[in-house]
Amino acid sequence: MASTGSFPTGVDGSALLNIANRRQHVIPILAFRPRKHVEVGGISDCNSAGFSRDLTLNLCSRLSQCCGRNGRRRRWTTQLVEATGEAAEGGESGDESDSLQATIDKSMSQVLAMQKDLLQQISERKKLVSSIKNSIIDQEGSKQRYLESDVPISIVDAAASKDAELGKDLPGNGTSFAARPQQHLEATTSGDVQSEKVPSMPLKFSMTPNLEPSSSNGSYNMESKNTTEVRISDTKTSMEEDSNKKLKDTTVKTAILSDRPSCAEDEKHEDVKESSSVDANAELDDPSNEDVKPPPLAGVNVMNIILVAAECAPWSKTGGLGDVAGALPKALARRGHRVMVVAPRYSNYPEAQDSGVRKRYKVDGQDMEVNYFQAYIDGVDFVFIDSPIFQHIEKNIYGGNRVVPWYVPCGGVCYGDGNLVFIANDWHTALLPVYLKAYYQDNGLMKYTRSVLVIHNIAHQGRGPLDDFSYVDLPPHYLDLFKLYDPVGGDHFNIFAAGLKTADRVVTVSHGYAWELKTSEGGWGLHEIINENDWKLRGIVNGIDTEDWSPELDVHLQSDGYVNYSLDTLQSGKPQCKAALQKELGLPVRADVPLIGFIGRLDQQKGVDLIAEAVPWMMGQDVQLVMLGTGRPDLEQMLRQFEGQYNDKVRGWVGFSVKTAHRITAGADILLMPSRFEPCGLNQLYAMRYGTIPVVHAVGGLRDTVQPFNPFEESGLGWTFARADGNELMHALGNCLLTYHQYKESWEGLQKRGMLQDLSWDSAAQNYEEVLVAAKYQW
Ligand SMILES: Nc1ncnc2c1ncn2[C@@H]1O[C@H](COP(=O)(O)OP(=O)(O)O[C@H]2O[C@H](CO)[C@@H](O)[C@H](O)[C@H]2O)[C@@H](O)[C@H]1O
Repeated sequence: MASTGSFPTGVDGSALLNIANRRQHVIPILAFRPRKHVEVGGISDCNSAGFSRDLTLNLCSRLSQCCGRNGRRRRWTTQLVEATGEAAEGGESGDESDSLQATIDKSMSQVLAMQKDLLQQISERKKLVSSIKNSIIDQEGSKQRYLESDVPISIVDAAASKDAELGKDLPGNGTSFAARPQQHLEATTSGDVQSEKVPSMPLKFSMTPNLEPSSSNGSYNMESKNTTEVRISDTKTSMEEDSNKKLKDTTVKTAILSDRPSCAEDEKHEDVKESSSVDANAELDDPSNEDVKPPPLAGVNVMNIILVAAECAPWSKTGGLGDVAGALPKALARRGHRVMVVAPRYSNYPEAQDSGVRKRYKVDGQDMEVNYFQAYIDGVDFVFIDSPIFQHIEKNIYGGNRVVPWYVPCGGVCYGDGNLVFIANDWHTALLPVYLKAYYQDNGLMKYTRSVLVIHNIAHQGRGPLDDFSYVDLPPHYLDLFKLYDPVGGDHFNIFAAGLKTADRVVTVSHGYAWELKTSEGGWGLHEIINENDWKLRGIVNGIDTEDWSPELDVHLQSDGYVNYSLDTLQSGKPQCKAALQKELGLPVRADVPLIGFIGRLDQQKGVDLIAEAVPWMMGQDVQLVMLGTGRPDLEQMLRQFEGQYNDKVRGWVGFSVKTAHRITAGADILLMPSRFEPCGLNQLYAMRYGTIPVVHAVGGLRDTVQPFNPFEESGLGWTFARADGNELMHALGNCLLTYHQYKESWEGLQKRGMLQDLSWDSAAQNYEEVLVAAKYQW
């Protein structure tokens, strides 16, 4: 029933065709491992936190419409001041002065009258808000019943599809957030787009009534294509959530599809806001204005963002990608964006509730049931795809030989498609931009949806023989996107290549790495493609989750002798953590011995072999060395061997332990990161936040983030070395140890500078936002 034209068929044609027929409801995102295929799927309409016009913006808009006024008033006030000045210069006596005074008086009374008028309008507005609240309170019982009941809110329905269709032809109109009345959903669930009755999902919606000013009388309408009753109920949910989330949370709310002002209107509101200082003051002066929230930080750029990743901390994490997928979305939500994360459900996550949605897809010729779990945390909808194939592999996410469907039925409504950007991460989800194009945009669907592909590590590309093209089920002419010549393997199939070519924008995780990617050494065979697409590439240094990685709050430092500490308590807290670490690891508990840490994957990238080269020299020093890692068996064995050989000085912890990683970061004095390449690196950022001094190979993001110590100027954050070479590592570490032993003040300065940095995601999120906006307006 492909009403959108012909969709490609292929090996898994039935599954993909099925998806395609759902039009904008599902984006299949295929993620491959080498010779193992993971299909990552599109996107759910989930719920909760959308954004909407915020009250302040509405208010500004209203004021502007009532008087036309902010600009005009500003000019007028200026004239007034000029007139007063003239009066002062011209002397005080005579008719001229009297008439001037009369003009001033008249003007002032006009200003006061206007101000009064404005205050009255504000008060009307507040009355309206309070009446909404009352009606919400009245519905407390029924809402509670609703939340407790199984009353379904379908994720996918035909009405939604139609709404989305309506909205999607307006670029950037941002109107695709639909708060669909529950009754309406039930009535239309079995519409023409969705052939099957879609299982239901009791979802909490967070919505705000659209309080747009009516054009003439200054009152506010609850006008809607949907029913007012439902919207009020939805509003209540929003307010409940808002109050629960308090200040920490984002102010995002869902707007109503048909009501949300267009981008142009947004801009107008923003302009008004800028120029409405008088109005703003009037609001501030009014003590009962606490209901009025500030506008979202993203202002007119507020978007719907769906980030898709193969791992997402804290639920799944094998490395930095998990950290980024867990933290960046929250930072984007704090800016007012409506954000969803889609990741596999590798095990049972207590926070995530079963949505009740059951879908069946054909995977590699077999029927497979897929469920969806959902959690709404810190302003972000986390959607976990549950399939038997994902279960029990959390310790080996990237291993195995498999073909996995990763689809999410997408309502296509709450997240819409007119103001929607996907953020795909690494090659695992690099098929998203390709499918967005092939299945949707080539068929006139989701024309205004954009995709951004983030490169966390170009070394892994989803390579395979050309025959693998049959698995992705795309039209034959798409083969060229995937085909890459390799001097070693010849022509081969490369998923990252196709994603890079197709994505609207490409981000990588530091400026240094953005540069390195364009070199033949750093691009791992993709440098030419990256150079050709340089215009859409941008480096943005990762931030860190400053709650998770905070020495003051760290939950892993609250037992076993560890303590939380801050810059103020660094000199007592950190030594205590060091002693606790030494004790926990069975090392001599000594305050004066420098404790050197390493945390990371045991592979070629992380330069573990360089540490191995330096170990004999290190063991000649008075140091302790703690290494935590997992990866290549030979390197794991090496860790064990060092521990056995230098038992009074070395601990080699083979395994993946987040708690131990936190404790090493807190207890160590020095963190080694001799990575051969490092797109960004997070451990050095964590280390600096904990007053632990990094010694790093100056490459990629390490060079960007660790400015070398300059003893003459007492500046810098750590030690760097220029070449991935054991001797260079020893030289840098030697200088570091010298400073540790002999220049305590310099050491403390290094610690302090590191801890005082703003390493949060907030500024990085702002940079991402620029990229998303650039993608949105790109044609
Ligand atoms: N054995 C273990 N036990 C517990 N925790 C462990 C661990 N081994 C590693 N970790 C943790 O995993 C994360 C590793 O992140 P990195 O950014 O250093 O590297 P990774 O190469 O995985 O990420 C890639 O993506 C990220 C994100 O963009 C880039 O910063 C990076 O340069 C790029 O290679 C850190 O949170 C670290 O603490």
